[in-house]
Amino acid sequence: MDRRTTRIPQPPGNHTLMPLTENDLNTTRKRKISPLKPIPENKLQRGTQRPPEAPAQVEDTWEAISEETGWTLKECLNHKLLFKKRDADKAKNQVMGQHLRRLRAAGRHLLTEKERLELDVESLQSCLATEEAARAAEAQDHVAVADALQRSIADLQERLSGQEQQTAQQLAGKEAAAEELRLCQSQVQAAQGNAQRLQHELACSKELAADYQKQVVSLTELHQHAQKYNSQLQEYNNSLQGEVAASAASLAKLQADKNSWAQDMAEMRGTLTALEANMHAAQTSAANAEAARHNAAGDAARLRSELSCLTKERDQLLLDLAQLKEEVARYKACTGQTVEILEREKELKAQLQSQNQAQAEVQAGLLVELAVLREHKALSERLAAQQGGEAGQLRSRLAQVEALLAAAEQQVQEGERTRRKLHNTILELKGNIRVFCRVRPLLPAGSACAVAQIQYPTSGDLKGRGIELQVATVQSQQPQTYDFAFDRVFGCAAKQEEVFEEISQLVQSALDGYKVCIFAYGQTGSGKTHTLVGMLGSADERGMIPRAMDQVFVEAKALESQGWNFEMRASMLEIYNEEIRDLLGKGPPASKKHQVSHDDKGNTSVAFLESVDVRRPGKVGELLAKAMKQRAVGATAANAHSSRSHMVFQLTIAATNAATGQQATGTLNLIDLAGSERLSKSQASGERLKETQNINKSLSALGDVIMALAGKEPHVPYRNSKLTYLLQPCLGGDAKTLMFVNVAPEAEAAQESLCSLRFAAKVNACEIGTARRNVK
Ligand SMILES: Nc1ncnc2c1ncn2[C@@H]1O[C@H](COP(=O)(O)OP(=O)(O)OP(=O)(O)O)[C@@H](O)[C@H]1O
Repeated sequence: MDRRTTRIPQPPGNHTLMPLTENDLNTTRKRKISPLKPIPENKLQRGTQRPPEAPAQVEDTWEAISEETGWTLKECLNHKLLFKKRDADKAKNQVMGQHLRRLRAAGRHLLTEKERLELDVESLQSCLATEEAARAAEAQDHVAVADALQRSIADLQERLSGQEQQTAQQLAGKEAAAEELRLCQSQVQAAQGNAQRLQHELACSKELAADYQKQVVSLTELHQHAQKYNSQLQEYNNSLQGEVAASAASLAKLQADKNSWAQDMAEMRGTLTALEANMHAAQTSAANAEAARHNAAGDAARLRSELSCLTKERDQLLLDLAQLKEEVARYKACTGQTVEILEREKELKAQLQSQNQAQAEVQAGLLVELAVLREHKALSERLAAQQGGEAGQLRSRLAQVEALLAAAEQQVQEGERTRRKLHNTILELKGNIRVFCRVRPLLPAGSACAVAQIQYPTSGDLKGRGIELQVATVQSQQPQTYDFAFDRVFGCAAKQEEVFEEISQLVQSALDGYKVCIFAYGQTGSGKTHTLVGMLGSADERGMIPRAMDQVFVEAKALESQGWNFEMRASMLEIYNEEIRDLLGKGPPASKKHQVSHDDKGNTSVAFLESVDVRRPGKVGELLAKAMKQRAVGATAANAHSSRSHMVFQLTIAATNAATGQQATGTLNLIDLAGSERLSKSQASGERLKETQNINKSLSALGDVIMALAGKEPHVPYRNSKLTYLLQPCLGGDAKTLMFVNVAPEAEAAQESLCSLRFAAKVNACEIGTARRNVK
């Protein structure tokens, strides 16, 4: 309850009692009065002696007394009655009576005041009690509210900590992703190194394997020849051995025949000898018998019979002999024939033996040869087996290497995919228009012209990203410093290679099916053409366009192994005085009307624009050289060969994967803008003036488009210039866009550099949406 609204109960009575205020009391202090001395006891006693009872009268109110005397209560109470000796008692009594009246009034007033105050105190106490109760209730409410608040705070804290955790997790995730990216990159590098090493090893192994294969083939051929020769020899040997065996068998048979015949002859000779002996014995006995006949008469018959018997026997024997003779003759004839045969056989045998011997010699030679060949064959076989084993080992190693290579390639592909994903995420997180600043060196190097004070932060977050430019002002002697930060700042010592490394990821995106737009902005002579085109003949000084083309070729070649096939066409045009000219056309650049049109899929076409197949490396160099010859250049105050037009190099990459059926169409636009320059500074006149005006008009139209995009305005004035209309799909959020802001280091160019850097800072703050990949 509000204390100020507490009603204080009024004391009873017909008048309103006002509480004594500090003001009342202070009135006393303000007045100059002498301090009241206390009234001595004896005087008071004397003074309090009641005068005779006066008739009842209306008692004075303190207000009346106060009005009458002008005293405050305190003054009244402290009032000292002063009497002179000569004052009469009556007068004294009167004065005292008056004062008593006043004191009574004051006492009553004080009593009422006291009562009122007591009442006040009571009412205040009751108020206090109610208020306390209300307070307690309020406090309880507050406690409840506080509890609720505590709970919601706890809840919020919990959510906060949850969000903090989430943020921490996201940060950790981001860091992990960055770490993973780094890891992936190092893995990719390692895997690429590995893959290269393995490819080298594979190539060596393949060569070795091919050599071994050749050796194996030649040895196998040799082996086959040897086997064939061997089998032929064996066949010949077999036939010879067969012949030898047949000859030996026939010889053995002849020998056996001869032996049996010799045996038969010996037996016959024995029988003949026995028969001859018998015959001789018979003849002897016949002679003996004849003698006996002569000698013995009696025995003549017996002897005769014996004789006839013997004659018979002799006849028989003679018959037998004749037969035997016949047989011997026959045998003789036969034996003679056999001998002849035998002789012949012997001769034959001798021949055969000599032949056999010769054959045996040949055979021995052949056997030696065979043994040698066998040894050779065994050696070859061992070698072949060894080589076969080695070839097997090589084959398995080859298979391992191929598997490793495949795994490495897969890893590389996966790493590549992760890298692309992370890269795209990073680009998307960064916003789509990124800005790189490049400061060119002094020209010619080391020349004596004054150098603008350009500093680059060497530590902290802005290292590699910050640039500080000091510009002299007319008003003060102290130059003014302007700080800028971009996605990357390249000092005057930066090489083309270093610059290209930073944009190579973007070039890769064109192969992945994105529209990529890289343009160079800056004052005349600040190094735009040098950055994008460079010196075509020099390997080190080649600009972003030839380097981008090299990368596209290399990557496309690498992707061919994954089934991708690329079609690449390039066109080059310039916008000169708001007119499009074909820099690769057959006729003069301004011979045709080139109308720009966009279809609803964001594809741009320029009528009658020559587009050239650039799948042959080196073709782009020729095209660039041709285009640079055709391009409109002229001498300006800042550059003897100033480009007076915007040059657009466009590469369209149509990728198809026969294996997966995927299709992607990417575009890489590299734009060398004409130099920005203030008219007052360019000192241009005539045709140069018109060029400068057109250049400035289109550059300011580009600025307007970027500002409208940055401000997310409903209308973006693309149609205000040919340049912005041509680049509409690239600027309008579909593409990944990068701007180089080129800066000249000379002190006299500081003001122009400041303008360029300011423009670039606005562009850097511009988010144009998420790039879209054109993939089917
Ligand atoms: N980084 C660099 N290193 C060495 N020389 C450079 C560098 N940048 C520019 N130059 C030289 O500076 C001169 C002017 O450069 P360039 O023609 O590229 O400027 P520009 O911005 O294209 O000029 P304009 O807009 O007038 O065409 C050239 O001679 C070029 O070789």
